[in-house]
Amino acid sequence: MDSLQSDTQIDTALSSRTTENAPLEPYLVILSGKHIGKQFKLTRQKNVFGRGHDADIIIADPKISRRHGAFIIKAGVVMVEDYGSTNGTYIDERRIDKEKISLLSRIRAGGTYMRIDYKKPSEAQSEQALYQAANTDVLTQIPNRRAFVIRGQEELSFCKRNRTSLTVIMCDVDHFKKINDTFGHPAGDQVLRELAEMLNKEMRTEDTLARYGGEEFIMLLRGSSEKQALILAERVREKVARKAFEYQHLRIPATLSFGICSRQSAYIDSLESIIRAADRALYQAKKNGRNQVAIERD
Ligand SMILES: Nc1nc2c(ncn2[C@@H]2O[C@H](COP(=O)(O)OP(=O)(O)OP(=O)(O)O)[C@@H](O)[C@H]2O)c(=O)[nH]1
Repeated sequence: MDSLQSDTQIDTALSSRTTENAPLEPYLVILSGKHIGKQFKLTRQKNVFGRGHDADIIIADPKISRRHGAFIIKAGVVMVEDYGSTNGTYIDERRIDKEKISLLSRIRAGGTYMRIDYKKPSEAQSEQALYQAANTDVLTQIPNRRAFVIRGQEELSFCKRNRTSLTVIMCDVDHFKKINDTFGHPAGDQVLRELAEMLNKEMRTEDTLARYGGEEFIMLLRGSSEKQALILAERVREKVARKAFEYQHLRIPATLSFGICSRQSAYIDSLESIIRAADRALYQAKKNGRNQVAIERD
């Protein structure tokens, strides 16, 4: 896209969305990773982004340098500049040094996708709240199934483009009905909250964890091998089996069963197919006695 086109797009967006006394402000919108849905107002002329604490916009992505680059605002136009980062900055998957950003462009640094939008601060706030509500599970505060599917499609595209592998791990609390029946529904809720927290700690920035159903969680690992996924699942399984969850002085034992499917890009037909395969493995883990990990290899 040439710069004339992108200027026109920005002008159109600005004029069509400006209302009386409410100037539109540029925002950086995070499209993937742990900060998905977050919006940063670009308040300065130069807004440094990176994973270091001294960056104006801190993005917890290990593949982003401490001071990775900056978003520069000049005469109402937003530009992105790379500060010689290790992994580079990309606009629509093209590595750049310093370039103007159009409204339709996707910016990538490390494993994090972003875009620029113009909006009123009140609009940004309510959008973020709406986004949170639509994509976050209320009980556990991790992404919900809807968010997982959207993110999963993006990950599948990344995997195909880079010819890497994609791994899905499904995990389900064993005999959860019994936990509810024995200790009460609020205690069951507490187990789910703590499990989400434990699983979340195991995730890298480029991985995705979601609550997939009632007592079922799903993980999507970018580029991990089957062996790495197995090590991860076994580690969590053991931790959970050793732990006593606590709720109002009750000590609640719980175990997890896991199903793993790890495939190279060429062998993945669709996101659904790899999820179904992981689900088959999970079924096998349940059938074999629970509190274990099974792998689907077909
Ligand atoms: N506390 C609580 N329970 C939930 C929630 N969502 C689903 N459940 C319960 O999870 C239980 C799932 O039970 P089942 O599908 O029979 O499975 P299970 O008892 O875990 O048995 P296996 O999966 O075969 O080991 C049901 O009793 C649901 O009511 C929730 O948000 N909170």
